[in-house]
Amino acid sequence: MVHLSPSTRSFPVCSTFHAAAVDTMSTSATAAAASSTSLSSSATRRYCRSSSPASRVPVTLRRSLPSRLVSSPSSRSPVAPVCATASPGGGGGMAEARKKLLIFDAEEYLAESLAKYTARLSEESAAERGAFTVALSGGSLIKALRKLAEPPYLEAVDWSKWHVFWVDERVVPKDHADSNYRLAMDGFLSKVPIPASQIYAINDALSAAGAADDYETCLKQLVKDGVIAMSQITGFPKFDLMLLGMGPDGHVASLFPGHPIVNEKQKWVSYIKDSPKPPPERITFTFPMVNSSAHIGLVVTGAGKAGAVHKAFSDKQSSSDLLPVEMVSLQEGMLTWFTDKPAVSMLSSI
Ligand SMILES: O=C(O)[C@H](O)[C@@H](O)[C@H](O)[C@H](O)COP(=O)(O)O
Repeated sequence: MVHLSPSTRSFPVCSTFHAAAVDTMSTSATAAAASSTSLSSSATRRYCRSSSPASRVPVTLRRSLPSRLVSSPSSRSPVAPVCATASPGGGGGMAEARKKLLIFDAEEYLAESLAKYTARLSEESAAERGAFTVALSGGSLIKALRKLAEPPYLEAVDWSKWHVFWVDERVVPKDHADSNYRLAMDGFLSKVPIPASQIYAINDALSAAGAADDYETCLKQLVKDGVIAMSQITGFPKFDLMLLGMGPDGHVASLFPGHPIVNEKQKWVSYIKDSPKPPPERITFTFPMVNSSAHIGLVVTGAGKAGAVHKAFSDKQSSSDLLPVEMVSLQEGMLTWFTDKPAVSMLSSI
């Protein structure tokens, strides 16, 4: 455990300056009996655009995740947990208690831990609700997910329970080089047997405004169908997992610093036409959506992100200049930062 300097907010930090990756799971592993929620893929298909991946691996029979994939304090496999979330040292409130910072020596270990984290959340959600709803961003995150498409996760995960969404998407054709759908499909989704009807791409024939409305309508139907849960606390959909990246300017999803969209309070999905990061037209989940998620995995690597990471972990004197990443504040979930040493290099006590 590494403690941050007094100038830095108290925050649980798990440091992994050795050859083992960290198990990120310190939240409840309780898996209730499988819910009786009825998930109708055919009903879903009526309302949402889903797409077939370019290729599929054969559907594998699901087995329980091997016990070595499920963290326990006594486990000491090469990917065993080396730390658990600590209570914040003080002053941070509940939102602070719902955050963890993991630091990896190498991207390889980060990818292994991210796969384990995602597989475990998938298993828990499938057991509790009969579905696993996961929303992806674009960027380097997708490459970091690659190990999910490899043994043992490829065989062990119950891919039939997965429902895949995009936290944000560029408004371009799905086969465009800038498409987050294409990025995820090429790098991850085409390699795992998720039913095509459970991969929810945006309607790329619409304008940005139309695509955002259409995606929100899609999500509303999936809430009605019982696929997506609702947060009783916020009144917004509660995804089982959102996987985010962060830009050097502190943006997350397509929620950029200083853009009015960061203050959206009503809509589930909104759009921008002036993104500072190309391409300019995007749709994005709004902050009420992001902050209603049950879990967020935030993958942040590289020295270019160090400034924003430093700000995110510094004492906040005012709420007027918050970076978007600082506005990620889960109401009832757990935010886990997956970082490397260059990304945290400006944190003085790391
Ligand atoms: O489509 C997008 O542009 C993303 O959703 C965006 O929010 C991305 O995740 C960050 O910019 C981090 O990207 P990198 O990890 O590639 O730096």
